[in-house]
Amino acid sequence: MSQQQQNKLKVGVLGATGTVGQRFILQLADHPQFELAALGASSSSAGKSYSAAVAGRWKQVRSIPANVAQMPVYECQPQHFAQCQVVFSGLDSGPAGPVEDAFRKAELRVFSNAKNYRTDPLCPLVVPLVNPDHFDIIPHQKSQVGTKTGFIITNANCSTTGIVVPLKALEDRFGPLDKIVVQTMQAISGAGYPGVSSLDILDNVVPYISGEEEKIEWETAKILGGMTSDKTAFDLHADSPLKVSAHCNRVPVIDGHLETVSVSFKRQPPPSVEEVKQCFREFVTVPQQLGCHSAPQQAITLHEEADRPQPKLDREWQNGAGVNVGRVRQCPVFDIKFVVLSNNVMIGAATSSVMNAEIALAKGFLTQ
Ligand SMILES: NC(=O)C1=CN([C@@H]2O[C@H](COP(=O)(O)OP(=O)(O)OC[C@H]3O[C@@H](n4cnc5c(N)ncnc54)[C@H](OP(=O)(O)O)[C@@H]3O)[C@@H](O)[C@H]2O)C=CC1
Ligand SMILES: N[C@@H](CC(=O)OP(=O)(O)O)C(=O)O
Repeated sequence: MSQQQQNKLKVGVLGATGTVGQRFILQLADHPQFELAALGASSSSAGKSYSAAVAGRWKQVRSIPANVAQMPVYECQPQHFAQCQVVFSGLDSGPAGPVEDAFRKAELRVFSNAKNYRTDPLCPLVVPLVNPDHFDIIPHQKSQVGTKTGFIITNANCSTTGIVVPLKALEDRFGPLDKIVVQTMQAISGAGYPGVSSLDILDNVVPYISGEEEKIEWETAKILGGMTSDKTAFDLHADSPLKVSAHCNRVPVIDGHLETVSVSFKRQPPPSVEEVKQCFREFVTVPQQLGCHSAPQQAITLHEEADRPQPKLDREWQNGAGVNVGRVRQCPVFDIKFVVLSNNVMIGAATSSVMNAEIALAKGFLTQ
């Protein structure tokens, strides 16, 4: 075994067979800091090799990595992951709550995509391009749940993730926002596999996604808010409460959530369109500064063409690790409006978890 392999942290994936799980496999099969050591899924997949478990439902353009195809799939129980220091969870939200807690209690560090712990006052809800400073609650989480190394870090809903990146850039430069209205056009991969029936989505738009609007409206405040000075709680943007209104729609696109956003600022007069564009172009994030492997070169790619970004053309840019913003213009009702495109299965899911773990490693949270 090479020195580089010996130094890698051993990681596992829970929900390894699903839409998000497959993205984890592709990102972790050849990662410079993490070595894929164990895979878990439901009892219907457990006991099979990975390639047998995903037969007929591997939906990626790339083939199953050769070093993963014959790995065994286990039930999601900590004893099968004893050699791992970290697990990434792409679990369905049904089992995710108790399973992720069991892994935390077994002293594993859990990076979860599921919604279950996002509202937990001890768990950071971290979009890596926005609020990795929220990791600072981890020592308090461990002391409260009684673990030495085990903790849970969650990433956000995929639609929340797309909007908070430009909103963070705006708040950092121009001070607090006041009102935010967002309309989403969400890809079908957001609903997992097999997900939305073809008869429901082809030739159609479905103007409802259960629970989604409430998640965007609540998660935005936790992510853009700060922490108390003793690093034991999140302030949920309490000094300047955000008013967020979301309308969520499912559209017949495979990957990539497009969202139209209108914002107003506390500060009046508001910044000009040119100042906002400049702010987006210049936004630099923590994973970029730390040189994280999965970080995008450019956190926000600003498009000047009148008809961009578009899911089909822009979702794979930078391997889906940044967000694309376009059509920045004045809003006659609010102050500024623009369009955001984010890759829901990459920065909206697996890439966020992996980038969070890379930041946590760089900041020493995976070796304490
Ligand atoms: N898709 C997206 O864009 C995003 C998804 N998320 C969240 O990520 C998570 C995964 O989503 P997605 O990949 O789309 O979902 P899928 O339905 O595609 O995959 C679900 C995974 O969970 C496993 N699973 C289901 N039930 C159990 C169980 N009882 N015990 C153990 N494993 C189980 C499945 O295993 P098996 O194959 O064996 O059934 C599968 O690996 C969800 O919580 C979702 O809300 C978050 C952001 C974006
Ligand atoms: N609900 C999102 C995906 C998702 O799973 O969200 P969450 O992780 O918040 O449950 C979508 O349908 O596009």
